[in-house]
Amino acid sequence: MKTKRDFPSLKNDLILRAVKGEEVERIPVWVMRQAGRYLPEYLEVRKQNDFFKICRTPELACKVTLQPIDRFAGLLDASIIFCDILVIPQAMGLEVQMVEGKGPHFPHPIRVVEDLKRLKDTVDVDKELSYVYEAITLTRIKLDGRCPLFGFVGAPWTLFAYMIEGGGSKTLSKAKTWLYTYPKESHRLLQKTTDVIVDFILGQIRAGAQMIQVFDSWGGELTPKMFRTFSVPYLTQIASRVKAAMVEEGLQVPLFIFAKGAHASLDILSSIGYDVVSLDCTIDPKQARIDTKWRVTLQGNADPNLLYAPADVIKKEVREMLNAFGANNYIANLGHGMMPGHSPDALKVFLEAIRDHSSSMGNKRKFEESK
Ligand SMILES: Cc1c2[nH]c(c1CCC(=O)O)Cc1[nH]c(c(CCC(=O)O)c1C)Cc1[nH]c(c(CCC(=O)O)c1C)Cc1[nH]c(c(C)c1CCC(=O)O)C2
Repeated sequence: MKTKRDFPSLKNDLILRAVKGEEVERIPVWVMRQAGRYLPEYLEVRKQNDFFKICRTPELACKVTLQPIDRFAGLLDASIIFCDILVIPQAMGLEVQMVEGKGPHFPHPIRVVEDLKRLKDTVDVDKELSYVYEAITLTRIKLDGRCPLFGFVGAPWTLFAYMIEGGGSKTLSKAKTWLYTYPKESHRLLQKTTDVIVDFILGQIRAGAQMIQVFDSWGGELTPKMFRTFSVPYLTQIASRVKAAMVEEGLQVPLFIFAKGAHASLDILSSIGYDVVSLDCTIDPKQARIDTKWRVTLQGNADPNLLYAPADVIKKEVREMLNAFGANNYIANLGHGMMPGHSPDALKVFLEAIRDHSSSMGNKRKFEESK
């Protein structure tokens, strides 16, 4: 195990304070996929490099991670390490390519039970994914305390679905067929993936990640019962194992869960050990507060398509979103990632609107009491 390092001290800890429910002078904000194809400076790097080459080269991953932090100086309250959720299936032995205009593609996905044998028996996570740790450590140094750094992972169910579908899918029929037909083998694969995820999260934390987000991007594709059977137990296990290890090592890093579309399970998601529940844009903020009972900090949830609207509409929607969530226990974000067609200027309008409106909101405790 690596020893704890001395990194530059944090000059902006708004998001960490919001997670703890402390009062903040303004609402913190970051956006998913804040480094990506909507940024001309990212496309420039991407022209010369394959997607996974950027992930695997710490200097390039660090450079791209810092692009939005430099461009939107003072407006973003968190950075997120440039990587992908699919580095875990790669570490487990599956090939993954990023196909231009199509997204991720597994040339040899898991199709039949026999295919499970193609996965490695044991995965040396710290060796296979050391490039992510190096990128995190380098980025912590280069950030120079401007804002905290997220590490992240894909959730077991979402990674399971990718490994079986072999890429994106509208129906997830293949992955769901597995759950119905081979529940025992499905649980075995979910457990194996969970073990890798736990090691990978801890490795990222030891390397310098100050927050961790777990992406269950396909959580909402399951029936609530199947989500409780095939996702929640593993998400719970991840939080409890990571937290137990952190206690042992004297580390304290908040855990965020983003289970896109899993509205029916917000109550559960707010009671399985995560500090923050991240919301997509199809849930009403006040309903989310009711469902999660102020047990967690909420993050989200503007429609990414709002960034295609005129500036005055963006500002109005931001004001309404912030008022609905309230100033406390809240981190502003989009309900999903930045899209390639977005303009960086529209994101700037969104970020400035959050800064301006939240600075004028005052530190009212919880929105019900502020009325
Ligand atoms: C499902 C998922 C993936 N990857 C990720 C998720 C969970 C979040 C979500 O639900 O969107 C997570 C992810 N992927 C990427 C990040 C980087 C950090 C960030 O800035 O947020 C993060 C956090 C970079 C990326 N990951 C990807 C890109 C674009 C690839 C490119 O440069 O060609 C980036 C910047 C590719 C990717 N990677 C994945 C898909 C489906 C795609 C294609 C997306 C598309 O075409 O819009 C898998």
